Amino acid sequence: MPKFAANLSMMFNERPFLERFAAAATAGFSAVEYLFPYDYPAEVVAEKLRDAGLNQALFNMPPGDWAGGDRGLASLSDRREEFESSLVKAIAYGKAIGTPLLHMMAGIAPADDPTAASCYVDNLKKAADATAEAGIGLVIEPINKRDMPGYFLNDFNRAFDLVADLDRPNVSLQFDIYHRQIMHGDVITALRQMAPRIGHIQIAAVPTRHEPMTGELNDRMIFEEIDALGYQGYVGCEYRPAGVTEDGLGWMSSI
Ligand SMILES: O=C(O)[C@@H](O)C(=O)CO
Ligand SMILES: [Mg+2]
Repeated sequence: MPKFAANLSMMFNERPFLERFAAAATAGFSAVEYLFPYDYPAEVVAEKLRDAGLNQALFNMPPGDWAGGDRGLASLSDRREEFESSLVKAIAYGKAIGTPLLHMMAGIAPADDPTAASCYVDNLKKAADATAEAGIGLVIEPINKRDMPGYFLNDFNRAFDLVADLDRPNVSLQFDIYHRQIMHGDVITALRQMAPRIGHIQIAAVPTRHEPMTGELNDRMIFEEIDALGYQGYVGCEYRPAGVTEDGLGWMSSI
């Protein structure tokens, strides 16, 4: 069975963010991930993680103005300076909290715009260099158009090629099974094909984005495949619980 990380942006939302660490540990998780820690001082987040005895799996670089509609900055050619500051901030938080991985979000830009594409590649290289120097891994994640309309990185093959072309030891693909199924299907074949470049995996039921084992995919078979591929990282439970988080955790003991 893979190692699971609770996603604290979606799970344990019955309590404030900083209280979710202890709740995840009490529920039996050994690791957590979340979108953004930046509303809190890094030392406070690090302390919550440490006090709960948890490992950090991943978090995202600052996305720009999320409430205003930003979904990352990497492909936005008129915001290169802001991207660079966001990289500095992410690495400072990454070192303080001790994350092994940072997710660089692409932003809202036409996927076929050459200016956005060259800006994205420039920023990917910058982020690859800076995170490598800090001893942190960098991941990129294709996201489906239904959940995130207009997102630049909306194709798994494109994301895989970007990672393969860059070919840096610290840069890999974030393979979110929920997005893969909505965008392309063929989950197991893609896991096998992309395995050497996968740095992080996430899971949720399709189409509800609720608990695994409740959707249209055979999640047990997928977990067996992840083990068979020798994947050593965490599988992030990036799902919205259908009810109270703890009440929905039975899927984990059922596999
Ligand atoms: O799948 C997702 O939505 C997340 O992994 C993410 O990082 C951006 O929302
Ligand atoms: Mg995801």
